[in-house]
Amino acid sequence: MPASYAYLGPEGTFTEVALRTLPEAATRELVPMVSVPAALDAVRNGEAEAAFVPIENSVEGGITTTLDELVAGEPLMIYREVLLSITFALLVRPDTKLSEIKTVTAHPAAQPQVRNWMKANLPDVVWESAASNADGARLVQEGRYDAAFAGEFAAAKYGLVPLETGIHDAENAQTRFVLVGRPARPAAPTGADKTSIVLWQRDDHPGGLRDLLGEFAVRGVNLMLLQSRPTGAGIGNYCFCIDAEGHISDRRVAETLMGLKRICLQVRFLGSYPRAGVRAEDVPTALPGTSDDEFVKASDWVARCQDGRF
Ligand SMILES: O=C(O)C(=O)Cc1ccccc1
Repeated sequence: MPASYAYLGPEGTFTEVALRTLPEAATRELVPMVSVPAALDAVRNGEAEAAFVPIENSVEGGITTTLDELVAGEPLMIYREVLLSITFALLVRPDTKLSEIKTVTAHPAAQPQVRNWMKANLPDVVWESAASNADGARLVQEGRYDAAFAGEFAAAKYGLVPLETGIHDAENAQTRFVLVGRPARPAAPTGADKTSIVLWQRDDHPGGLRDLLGEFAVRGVNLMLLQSRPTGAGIGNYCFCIDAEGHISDRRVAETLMGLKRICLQVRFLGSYPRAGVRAEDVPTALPGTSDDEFVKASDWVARCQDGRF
C-alpha cells in the first residue's frame, strides 16, 4: 500500500484541488477525512504519513480549527504550503430555481466570502454550516439543504448543477493550505521560506506582546501572520500563532527563536518550509547587520574577546 495523505474531504473540496497541485501527491494514496481534527489525528496515530488542511484565508484570517489543533496536543510540523484562489458556485439539485432556495450550507470559512452576494441574491435564506464545502454539496444531494456554496468542480461528483458561478465578495480571495506531518528535520532552505511558531507568554505585563515582537524586529525578521488564540485558561489568556519570513537555518531566525525561548513560557516550533508562489530572487535581501555572515562574524568576535584575542 502506498503511503497516504489524509485531507479535509469528502471528495471535491478545495482542499483536494490544492493538494493535487503538489507533485508528491501523485505518488500517495489520498484519503478524504470528515474534519480537520480527524485528518490530523490520522497523522498523530500513524495511519497517514501527512495531512493536508486549510489554515488561513485572505478574507477572514486563520482557520481556527486548524490553528487550535496545531497549538495543542501531540506536536506536528508543517512541511509545505499551497495557495489557491477561490470563487464559489451555488450548487443545487437539477431544476431548482433561485426563488425556491430556503436553506443553504457551506464550510464556515466560506460565509465571509459570499455574505454580500447572499444579501443581494438570497436575502431570506437560512445558513447552516457544513464540515466542508464538498460535504455541503453532499448534504444537498441528500435533500438536507436546498443549495451549497462549493467549488464548481464539486457539482458533478454530487449530482448537482451550478445555478451561479464565480461568486466572491472579495477580489483575489485566496486560501492557504498546509501539509502537516510528524516532527522531523525541516526541508533544506530554498531562499524563500517561512517559519511557523506558537508562543505562550510567561506573564502578563504592560508591553508583553511588544517584547515578543521586539525579538523579531531587532533581528530584521519580517512577520507574515500574527493570530492570537485563547488558551482555554480563562478570559484574557492567549497564545500567539506567528509566521515569520525565513528558515530556522537562517541565523537571524534561529537567534530570534533563541530570544523567544528565553523570554516565553513555551515556544512550539511548527516548521520551516518553502513559501508558495515566491521565488528566492524576489525575497528582499537581509537588512544591514542581519545576514548570516554578519551573525557569524559577530559571534566569532565575542569568542575571540572571551579568549582575549580581539
Ligand atoms: O476545502 C474545502 O472545500 C473546505 O471546506 C475548506 C475551505 C473553506 C473555504 C474556502 C476554502 C476552503
